[in-house]
Amino acid sequence: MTELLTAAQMRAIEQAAIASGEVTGLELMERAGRGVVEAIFEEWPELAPSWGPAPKPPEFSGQDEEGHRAVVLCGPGNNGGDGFVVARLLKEAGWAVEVFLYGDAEKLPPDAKVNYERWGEMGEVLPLTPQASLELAHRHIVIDAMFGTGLARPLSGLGPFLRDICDCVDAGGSLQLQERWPFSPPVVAIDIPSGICADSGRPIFDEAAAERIRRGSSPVCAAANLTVSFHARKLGHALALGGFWCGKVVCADIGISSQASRTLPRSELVKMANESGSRFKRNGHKYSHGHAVILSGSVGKGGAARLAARAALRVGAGAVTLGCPPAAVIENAAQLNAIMLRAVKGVDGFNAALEDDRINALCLGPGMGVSDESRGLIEAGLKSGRAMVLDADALTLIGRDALLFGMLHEKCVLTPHGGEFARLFPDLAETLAAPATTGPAYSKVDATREAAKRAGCTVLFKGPDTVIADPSGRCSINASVYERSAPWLATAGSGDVLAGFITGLLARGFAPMRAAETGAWLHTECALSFGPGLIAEDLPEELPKVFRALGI
Ligand SMILES: NC(=O)C1=CN([C@@H]2O[C@H](COP(=O)(O)OP(=O)(O)OC[C@H]3O[C@@H](n4cnc5c(N)ncnc54)[C@H](OP(=O)(O)O)[C@@H]3O)[C@@H](O)[C@H]2O)[C@@H](O)CC1
Ligand SMILES: [K+]
Repeated sequence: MTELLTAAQMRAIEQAAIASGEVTGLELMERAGRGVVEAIFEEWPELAPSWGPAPKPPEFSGQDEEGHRAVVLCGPGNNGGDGFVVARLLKEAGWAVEVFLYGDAEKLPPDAKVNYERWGEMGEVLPLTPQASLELAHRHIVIDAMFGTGLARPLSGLGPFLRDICDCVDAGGSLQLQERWPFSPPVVAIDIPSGICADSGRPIFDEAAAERIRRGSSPVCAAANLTVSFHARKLGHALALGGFWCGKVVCADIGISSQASRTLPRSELVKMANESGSRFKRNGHKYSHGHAVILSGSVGKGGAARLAARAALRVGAGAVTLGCPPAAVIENAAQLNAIMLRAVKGVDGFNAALEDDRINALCLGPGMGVSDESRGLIEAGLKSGRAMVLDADALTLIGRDALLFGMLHEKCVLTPHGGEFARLFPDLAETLAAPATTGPAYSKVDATREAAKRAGCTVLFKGPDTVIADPSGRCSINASVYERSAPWLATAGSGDVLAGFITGLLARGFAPMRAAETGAWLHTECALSFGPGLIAEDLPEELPKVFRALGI
């Protein structure tokens, strides 16, 4: 886990470093530019100076044919300033560099202006207007330094360039594949591809741009094969389709010290998981590791609850009981061994089961159905005050029923996917779905935080960019992107397993927010460990391997 920053947090860190005298803004820009160039040479070593002369484009005229060629597209802010630094450093490394500027050089902010002038001593700056000819097919690299964390509104007048950039990115960004000229060079975005909001991962566009998308013409933002950000990743690299637009993200160290760049690596997760002896199962009997109860649906509907129960047991709950309607006992008995089984006849039966005060965690919803009886069971569960995961059908019922919603308490964890979130919080979902016309845009983080505050409990809003928030505003993201991308996790029953992991961790004594964070992290980790071909049943079975790798 890595801490992700908003644009405002990054600006505050930068300002604090400058105010403390630690560094100047100009020095930071220099380090940022250097970081980009180093990242390019690391990603494509054949472009590094030590690799010797560049391949020559036979039909290319008007440029120094010996060197590598880059085009740098600079914008009107400090992102553009970084671009001028990159242009200078590449030129110093022997490259042929062409620089275009979108906007008025006179209005550049001070540090960007200094670097514009430094570049001006080495080469010219052409205006990035519709008449500009970028000749991308004759470059080795395209640098997108148009907009970064300061994007405030939709891009305009850049459509054809954005199309060319996206076409290059689609071509794969591998120099090895580019045996013949002309080719589609890799695109490197400075900080974030231009047009993407760094706080939300969403492209900023207006109705006119939306119409262009509908007509299938120019895109509304750039994309990249490699994105080089600074100090720490931003929310927009992980949320929404940020991972799709950014390609690969590397973070250049620009030498500012701040707590906000603190990371939460695996070792800390292990420490977290082992915080108390009882969680480590060093001692005690099964009930000292918690007892989780998971309610299943009626006959033929028990699969989801069984998956959740298996996951809760594997993640370490001492005991797991599956409670089902009497008619479903035979079906479940035929499937379960280590998981205990109890016939639960309606609300009274559930209340009777809850008299056992060793039961400390519940999971309601998977395969439960949306009957009145299910509603009663949820009400009984909430009244018991137990730590509790509410998933699937339970979320549908709570979304329909203000009374149930009002009974949610701080020991609850809601685990909605997009559709369930919209049923629970229709206004928040609508705001999130509306086109983002100004930056910073409303993000999944904003929506989940607001939802957790409103519900008074932890909310885990599922997706490839899972966001988890508690009512205090604490928030984290479990993004299955980049090196943690596991698209095969989108498989039937995977959500039930996640609910089970969280329930098991609640039973083991994890606080709701931490249970949700850890459950989500382990869920992705199991998927990564298993790999493609995964089905939901595989996830709990992969846990022992994941735990062993973590040293637990
Ligand atoms: N923070 C740090 O620690 C470090 C930051 N660094 C770098 O600085 C970058 C942030 O710089 P930044 O704040 O100047 O923002 P940036 O994205 O360049 O553009 C803002 C300009 O664009 C304008 N504008 C906005 N939208 C527009 C549109 N659609 N169409 C047209 N204009 C538009 C906006 O104008 P305004 O809204 O004021 O009218 C303003 O003039 C960051 O991403 C990183 O690369 C590094 O050097 C290392 C340390
Ligand atoms: K950019």
